Amino acid sequence: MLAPRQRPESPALAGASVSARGLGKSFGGKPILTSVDLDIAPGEVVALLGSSGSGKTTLLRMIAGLLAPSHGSVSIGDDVVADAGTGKLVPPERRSIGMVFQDYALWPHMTVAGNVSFPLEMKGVNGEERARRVRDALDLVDLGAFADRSPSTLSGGQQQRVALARAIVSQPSVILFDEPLSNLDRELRDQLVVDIAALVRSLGLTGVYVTHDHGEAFAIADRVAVMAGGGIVQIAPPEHLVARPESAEVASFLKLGLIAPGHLADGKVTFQDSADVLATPGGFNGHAGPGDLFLPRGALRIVAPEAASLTGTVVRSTFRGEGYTTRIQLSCGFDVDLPNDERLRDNAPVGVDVVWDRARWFPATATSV
Ligand SMILES: Nc1ncnc2c1ncn2[C@@H]1O[C@H](COP(=O)(O)OP(=O)(O)OP(=O)(O)O)[C@@H](O)[C@H]1O
Repeated sequence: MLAPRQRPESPALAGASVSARGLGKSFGGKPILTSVDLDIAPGEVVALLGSSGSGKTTLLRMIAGLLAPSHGSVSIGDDVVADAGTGKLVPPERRSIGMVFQDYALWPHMTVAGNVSFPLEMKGVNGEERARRVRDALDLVDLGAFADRSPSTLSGGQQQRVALARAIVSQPSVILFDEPLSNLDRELRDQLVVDIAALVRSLGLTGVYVTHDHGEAFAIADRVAVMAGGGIVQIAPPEHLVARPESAEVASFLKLGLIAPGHLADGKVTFQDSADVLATPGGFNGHAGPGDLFLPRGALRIVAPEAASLTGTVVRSTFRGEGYTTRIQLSCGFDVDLPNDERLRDNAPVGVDVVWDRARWFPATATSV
């Protein structure tokens, strides 16, 4: 457990704003990121969430100064730290950032304290001051008693906490995380992400947190930026993102419910490969044409087939400790996983009731994830 119980005695620990303007990156002429605009407020934590290859790490590395942008600029506080137009590129060590990587990147030949001390040595901080700040940083991650140990004698979670202490010891304004918990098991991740969030907030740091795990992103971030197709497709607080995804792709990436491509006309949805016609009570305000029907999981309930908007058969019911998750193959051609209280027989006919005022229709123009 981390212990954000005391702040190191320094006035410097306060977050700075981070912004990107028209930021792009190409590798070998192939655009990976195209024109990203992003504004992060001082002390705000933003998670970059997206599937593998969506450019999360590339964006983070441009904020860090480990990569030069092909287009656009990055600012930290009032300083432009990278500008493709002018060729300006401030190196990472002059950006007031701390970084935590997936693989911890600790030096095995140094003690825990030696690892945490290293950035201060590079900055020429004197011995006494350095020792005090290393102690403070290790106390903050609850590893004060491990200062003289070798990193190789620590667990993965402890090693990542050493990396976290090393990232904050220089009293940065911004802390950058690149999938820091990916090598840890689920239970430890769930705990550590909460602890990291508490520590980053208690220090007032601005944070950028790369992950492909939406649970982790939701736990740590004030806002989550969903990345796809070379940019940010939606950025919003986690609760808002779940309640109001702006495209079928975001809803699908976040696994928010049933997303069924179809065609809407006169308030009725038809589906490819199915004779089903689904009448929608509100008609989605007269929209017509191809698109995606989005039915959030919370708007769907398993009922008797006779009483239902949708019908289907049970693929399987799986016990999940607090109840069952039942996969249903709908007659309109799509599968959906829904919670229920009892094990349902494989192949049993079921109905699915829809709370229509929570249903959405996304016309087929949205960006692809
Ligand atoms: N130095 C490089 N040279 C060439 N291509 C690169 C380089 N770095 C990244 N890429 C490519 O850019 C794309 C985006 O990579 P990036 O690491 O930013 O994605 P990501 O969203 O962080 O993915 P992951 O979750 O797998 O780490 C990928 O297709 C990757 O192969």
